Amino acid sequence: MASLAFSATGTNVFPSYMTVSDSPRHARVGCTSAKADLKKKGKTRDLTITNVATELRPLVSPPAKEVAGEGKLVAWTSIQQERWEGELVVEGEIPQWLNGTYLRNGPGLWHLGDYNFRHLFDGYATLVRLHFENGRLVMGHRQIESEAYKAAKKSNKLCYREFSEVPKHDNFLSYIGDLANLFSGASLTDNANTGVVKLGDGRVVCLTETIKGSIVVDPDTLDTLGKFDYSDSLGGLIHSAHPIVTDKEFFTLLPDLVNPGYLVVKMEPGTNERKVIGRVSCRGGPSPGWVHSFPITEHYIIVPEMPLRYCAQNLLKAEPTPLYKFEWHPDSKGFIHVMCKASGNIVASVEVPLFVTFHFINAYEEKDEDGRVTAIIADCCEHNSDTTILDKLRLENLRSYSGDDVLPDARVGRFIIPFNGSPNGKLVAALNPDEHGRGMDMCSINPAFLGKKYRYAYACGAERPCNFPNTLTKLDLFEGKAKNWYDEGAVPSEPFFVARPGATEEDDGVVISMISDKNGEGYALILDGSSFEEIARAKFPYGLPYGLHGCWVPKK
Ligand SMILES: CC(=O)/C=C/C=C(C)/C=C/C1=C(C)CCCC1(C)C
Ligand SMILES: CC(/C=C/C=O)=C\C=C\C=O
Ligand SMILES: [Fe+2]
Repeated sequence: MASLAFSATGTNVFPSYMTVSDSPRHARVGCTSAKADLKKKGKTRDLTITNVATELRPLVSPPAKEVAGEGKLVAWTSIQQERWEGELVVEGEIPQWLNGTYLRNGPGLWHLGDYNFRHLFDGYATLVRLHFENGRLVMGHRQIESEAYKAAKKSNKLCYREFSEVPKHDNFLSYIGDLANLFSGASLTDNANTGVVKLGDGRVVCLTETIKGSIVVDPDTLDTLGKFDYSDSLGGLIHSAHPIVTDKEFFTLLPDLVNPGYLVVKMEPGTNERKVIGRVSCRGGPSPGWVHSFPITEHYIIVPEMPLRYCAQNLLKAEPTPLYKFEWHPDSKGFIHVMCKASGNIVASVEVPLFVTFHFINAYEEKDEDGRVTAIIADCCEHNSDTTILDKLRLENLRSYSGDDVLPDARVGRFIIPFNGSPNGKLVAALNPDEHGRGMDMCSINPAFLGKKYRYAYACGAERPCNFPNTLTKLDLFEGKAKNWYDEGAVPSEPFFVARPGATEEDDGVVISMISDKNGEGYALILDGSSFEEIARAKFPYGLPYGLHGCWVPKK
């Protein structure tokens, strides 16, 4: 199957095909037949074919109903083909200063032959690239060649344990073997489908929650370069899907399921060696809380202990439980621990109200007039301590939207962690959740404000009724106001903020998102970070599946 990018006649200022496809990786597709193809679909009227499709290796053929089709939202359907690259026609104007690449990772292939995966988080990783240069935009996407993906493609069956999927066993012996492999980590997936980060030394790594699922990619070609091997002997099988990464720092948390707690580690740019800063022992039981992400401040690492905890029994089960590998333990309570980056000492550890979050937004230190830290403020996308959001992210639920308002409420949960020895912290809403339709997830901030007092965050909110966050929202946390962008029936991905070089205002920059629209199509959207108005969009050759998290790789 071939596919094309196209441009509206009259607005296209680019050559008739793009040199991005000149390498042997790309095979040109005859324009005549491709044009004829489009003509059949009634699309050639005002379109000029400008780009070429890449060489296509066949995907495991999906059942018709789950393949991205025309005419309806394709956010929850598998990617149409393994890879594509081409220049897009831009409507509006991309700022000339925006030079670099936005990479977005996410689970984009949710079936093997006739077998459909259950959960959004199970899909094989699809990496999408938006390369901006002098107002022009080249898009590419490609599957990450993890061992899990390659094995599934080769044998047409699931070979590794994914978020909710477990390989089927032919007999009892192979079941026992799989359990042994679970403890060694051999049967865990390396499907790096959650996020992508640029390390301080320039390497680009795709990540998931299994440590073995750390995969180095080339941001220009999207080639899978190989496994990121941690050279230390810390061991462990899982880590936070979202390390904190800056040009100088890399921090992450390694949950300890045997002796419930978290190792807090850092890794210097240019090395593969994680070094222990300190350890947090859990205050509740029976195991550590799920830690998908965590925040830092200038001097501290904030370790959340969520009452939604890893569950060893559920890990062993072949069939998914309502909360997958986790269990809700309200009796075990929720805690926030604060560790000093420099010494590894725990400087505060407070009980907080029950909470459920995937994503922390940011954190900062509150100081008195003498500059002494009096409290830590830590903000997250908080699901009103309701775990049902995990079930809402099952593909069956995402695909069967009936028009009812079924997305559970969420808010910007603000933890206030006092430094006065008090045993309790507070959890409040940082702004009235009605400002963003009581939907809240997939956040970003201006990275220059990481760990510092900040005013703005960008996230997905809700225009109800809906079954998934369907707006882009700019949150003003000083004023308690939100400004929302909405395209009826569309699903936008994470709004990602890129600051204008030399900017002095926090919101001086652009916000990039990728939209799956109600007609089965998709486009890249660029909003002004300050006004939150659209400044440009560029249509994709076909709609892309929903994606999770991205990073910015500035032009060298
Ligand atoms: C996509 C996303 O946000 C989360 C992905 C999480 C994954 C793949 C978790 C995998 C796991 C296993 C395969 C077994 C061990 C527990 C756990 C880390 C949940
Ligand atoms: C997409 C999502 C939650 C949406 C809820 O409103 C969570 C994604 C988590 C992993 O990155
Ligand atoms: Fe995430």
